[in-house]
Amino acid sequence: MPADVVIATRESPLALWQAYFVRDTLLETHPGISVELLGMTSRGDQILDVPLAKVGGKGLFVKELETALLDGRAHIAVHSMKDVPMEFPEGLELAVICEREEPADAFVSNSYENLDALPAGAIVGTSSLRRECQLRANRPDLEVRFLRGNVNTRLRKLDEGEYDAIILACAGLIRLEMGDRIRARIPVTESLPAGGQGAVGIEIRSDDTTTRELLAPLHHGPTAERVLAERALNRRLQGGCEVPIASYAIHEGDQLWLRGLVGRPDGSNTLRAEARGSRDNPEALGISVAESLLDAGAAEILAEVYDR
Ligand SMILES: NCc1[nH]cc(CCC(=O)O)c1CC(=O)O
Repeated sequence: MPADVVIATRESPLALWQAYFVRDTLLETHPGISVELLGMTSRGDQILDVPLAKVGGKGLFVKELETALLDGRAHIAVHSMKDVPMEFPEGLELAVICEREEPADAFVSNSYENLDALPAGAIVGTSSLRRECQLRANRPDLEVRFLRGNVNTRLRKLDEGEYDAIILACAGLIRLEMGDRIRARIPVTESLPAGGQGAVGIEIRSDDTTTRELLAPLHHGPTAERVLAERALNRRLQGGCEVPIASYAIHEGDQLWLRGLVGRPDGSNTLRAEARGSRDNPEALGISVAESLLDAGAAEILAEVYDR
C-alpha cells in the first residue's frame, strides 16, 4: 500500500530536514494519515567543482524531484524556495509556502567575530555570486574563493583551514542544529538575501486536490506574500540564486517593502532599487522593483554573468 502522501526529497542533510519537517507537521495536523519519504540523489549534489550557473544552474536540484511527481511516484516535493526555478513545468505548481526561518546570511569563522574583524587579504569562501558581489563591494581587500558542497562539506573545508571565513544561510545552519556556528548575522543592508531564502515550499501536481487539501494548514500567508514579491523580481530578471540577484521583502505595517540588488560579481557595479506596495499584490511590487533595476542597467550585468 503506498502511503497517503509520498514526499520526494534529495538526500542532503538539509533536504532531509525539510522533508521530515513537512512529514511531521502533516502527521500532527492529520493524525492517522501515512507519510513516506522517497529519497533521490540530485545531480546538483554531485557536481561540486564548477559554478552552478555553468552546469544547468536553474533547477538542477529540482528536476529529478519533479520527474517523480509527474510519474506519480510521489505526491509532493519539498524545496528551499531559493532553489526553486521561477516557472513550474506544465502540470506542477507550488501548493504552499511554510513559515520562514531567519533569512539573513551568516558569517561563519573559527577565528574572527564578524566581517569587519577580517584583516585585509583574508580568504572568504562562497560560491554564490550574490554573496560575492556584495562582499567585494563592501570589502574589496578580501580574497573571495570558490566554495560549494552541502552545508557540512562547506563547514569541513572551513575547519580544515582552507578559508578564514565562509558565508552560509543562517536558516540552513539553524535547521541542522548548527546555529552555534553563526558568528554574526550579516545585516541585510550588507548582504541582501536571495529571493526565498529561509523559506520552504511544497510542490504538487496541479490536479491533485486531495493532497492540496492536506497541505493547506502548512501555508503561512505572511511568508508567502514576502516570497512571492521576491520571486516576481527574480522572474522579471529571469534569474534565481545562481546569478548575482538579491531580493528581500519585509512587512511594514500593512505594506510590503521590497529591496532588490543586481551586481557585477567583482563588486565594481552594484545596482539597488526598492519600493513599497500593497501586500495584496506582491507580484506587482516585485515586477516594479525589477523594472527599476532594468532601467539602471541590470540586463547588461546579467548578460555578462551568463557569458562568462
Ligand atoms: N543553495 C543551497 C541552499 N539552499 C538553501 C540553503 C539554506 C536554507 C534556505 O535558504 O532555506 C542553502 C545553503 C546556503 O545557502 O547556505
